[in-house]
Amino acid sequence: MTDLAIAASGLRKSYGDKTVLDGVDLAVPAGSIFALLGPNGAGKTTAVKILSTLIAPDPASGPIVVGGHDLATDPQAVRGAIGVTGQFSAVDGLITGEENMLLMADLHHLSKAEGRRVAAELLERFDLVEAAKKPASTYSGGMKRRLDIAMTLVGDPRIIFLDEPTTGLDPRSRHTMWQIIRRLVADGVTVFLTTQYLEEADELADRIAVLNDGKIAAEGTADELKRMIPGGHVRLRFTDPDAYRTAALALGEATADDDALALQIASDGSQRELRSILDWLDASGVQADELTVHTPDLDDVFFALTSSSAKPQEALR
Ligand SMILES: Nc1ncnc2c1ncn2[C@@H]1O[C@H](COP(=O)(O)OP(=O)(O)OP(=O)(O)O)[C@@H](O)[C@H]1O
Repeated sequence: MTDLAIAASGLRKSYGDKTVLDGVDLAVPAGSIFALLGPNGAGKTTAVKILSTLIAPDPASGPIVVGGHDLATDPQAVRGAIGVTGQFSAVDGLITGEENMLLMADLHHLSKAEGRRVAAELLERFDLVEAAKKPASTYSGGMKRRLDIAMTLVGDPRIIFLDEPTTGLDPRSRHTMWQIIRRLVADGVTVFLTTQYLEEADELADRIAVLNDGKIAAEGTADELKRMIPGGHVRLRFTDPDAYRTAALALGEATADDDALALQIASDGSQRELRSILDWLDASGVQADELTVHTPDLDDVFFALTSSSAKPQEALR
């Protein structure tokens, strides 16, 4: 059996009569990146808060084991094994980055010399040496997140919870954060990540669980999830309206988009299917100006699995 860093079954949490988590099972192998993906308000932060002992699950919840420790009977040991960063950042803006690090070292009862050594090493690793003597309130969003993770690492946790680590960051800072996360895992740390960004889960996670309406709607690798739903198609676009009409008439089963002069044909994108579409175009004597192949991506999975009927792209970017 694989060594699990986090194992929870039947995780439940309600606020009054609002059920936020309705029997969630989680199994996160040690040394992997696990992404809990879900729309706003799905309960991702609630799950992180429970797993990191910040709030208690409902009494009807099943057992939760984090870092080999039972969360109900030994929360102190769980706290010793984990680090948490995210929406409830520990960074104090009034003091410098270095002072934040030293404070963390004190909290972990490191000696003065050891604290200084660890702080200097982490500030260097997270590219914060130049900013170390400046108040953290002057840091950019990306620098604050880096400081937050650096502070978490002072305690050398084996499991790190990252609650929406890149929300609000620009693309460059987001990529830097992804590199940091990959490096953590390369060093043997387990990362439990929540995100609203499909691309982020696809990019980083070994396994992804999609949380919707308090339940896990699907779980697997990005590829497994993509295989679960249809959505692959070939799109033919025309500039000549006559060619478009001829093609639309002859290709009955295609979905027509009259405004864009485009036809969409369900397809798995295989060479065989592409060849038959090209053969058919040749035989009909029509010339498509553009042919694109769309294989299902996590967007398709997400929209197929979550209840929102429209594609709320704004909410996801
Ligand atoms: N202390 C609380 N009291 C009442 N309701 C709460 C409380 N904390 C969270 N909720 C509700 O629980 C639901 C899930 O919240 P949660 O913050 O876990 O979602 P999320 O998936 O992290 O969303 P987001 O991506 O917006 O951060 C929301 O509807 C929220 O309003």
